[in-house]
Amino acid sequence: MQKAEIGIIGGSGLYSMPGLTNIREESIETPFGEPSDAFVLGDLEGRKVAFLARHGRGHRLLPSELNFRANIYAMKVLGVERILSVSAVGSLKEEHKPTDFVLPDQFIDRTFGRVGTFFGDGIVAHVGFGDPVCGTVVSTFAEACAEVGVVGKSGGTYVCMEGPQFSTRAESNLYRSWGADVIGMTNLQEAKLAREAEICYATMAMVTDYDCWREGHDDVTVDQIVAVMHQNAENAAKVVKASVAAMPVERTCACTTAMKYAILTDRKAIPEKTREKLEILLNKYM
Ligand SMILES: CSC[C@H]1O[C@H](OP(=O)(O)O)[C@H](O)[C@@H]1O
Ligand SMILES: Nc1ncnc2[nH]cnc12
Repeated sequence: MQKAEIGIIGGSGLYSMPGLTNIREESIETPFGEPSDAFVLGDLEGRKVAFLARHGRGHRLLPSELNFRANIYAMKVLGVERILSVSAVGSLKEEHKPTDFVLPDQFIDRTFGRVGTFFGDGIVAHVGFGDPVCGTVVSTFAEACAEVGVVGKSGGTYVCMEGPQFSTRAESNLYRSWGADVIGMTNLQEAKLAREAEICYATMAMVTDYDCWREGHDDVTVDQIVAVMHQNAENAAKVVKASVAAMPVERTCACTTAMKYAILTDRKAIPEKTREKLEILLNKYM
């Protein structure tokens, strides 16, 4: 039974979802280990949603410690078809000001050694990732920003860095020279895994700082990020709520069949254990 159709992953500063009714909690074990926290299930704007605090409630997990596979797998177990990710990001361009929302449509990977696939252990798959986020979710986010009356910019490149330290000035300037828009530490692996799980995914990136590249301006600090998040938390929750309300029920995007031609391995050669582990993701292609 589908327990939730829309998943919300709350990042730094968003550890619960205001406005949820009929709330209950569910802890989910996965073949990939434990998710960041228990899922908070409930109704929002008449839709069934599942909320997960990415770093755990109390912000206990470093970006490098996040079990992205368990988080996305558990969303699939709940029946989630679309994930709305909410994240704090640094701005790499003058025009993206603290409190603006950016809706990235591209990523650059600056992480090291993170696991960003469900595959391996006897099964090989290569999924398309040229358009790493779902266009329907991005446009729903953009319309929700307009409805709420906040700046919400569609498109842009999110640099996903390893952290936990913030960037050096040389790195920050390098990413600027690449034309990137925002920087964070968490969203790329989520987007990859959601694609492999055929779950639509997009990020509402809340600009909290100018990282460390801007001359005559203080370098980013955590208290600066937290202060902007507090200032913006109400708007973030409003945009998420309006997005949930407006999200189309049916899915017609390419995310729904992303894995159709992705699996290379001869089905007969897939080890039984691996097949069992991935059944929920792949049963329609087995
Ligand atoms: C709070 S400072 C850096 C921290 O904030 C962002 O987290 P999230 O994406 O979960 O909002 C960034 O990626 C870092 O993990
Ligand atoms: N400047 C920054 N760098 C990396 N992650 C961030 N999250 C918020 N601001 C950030």
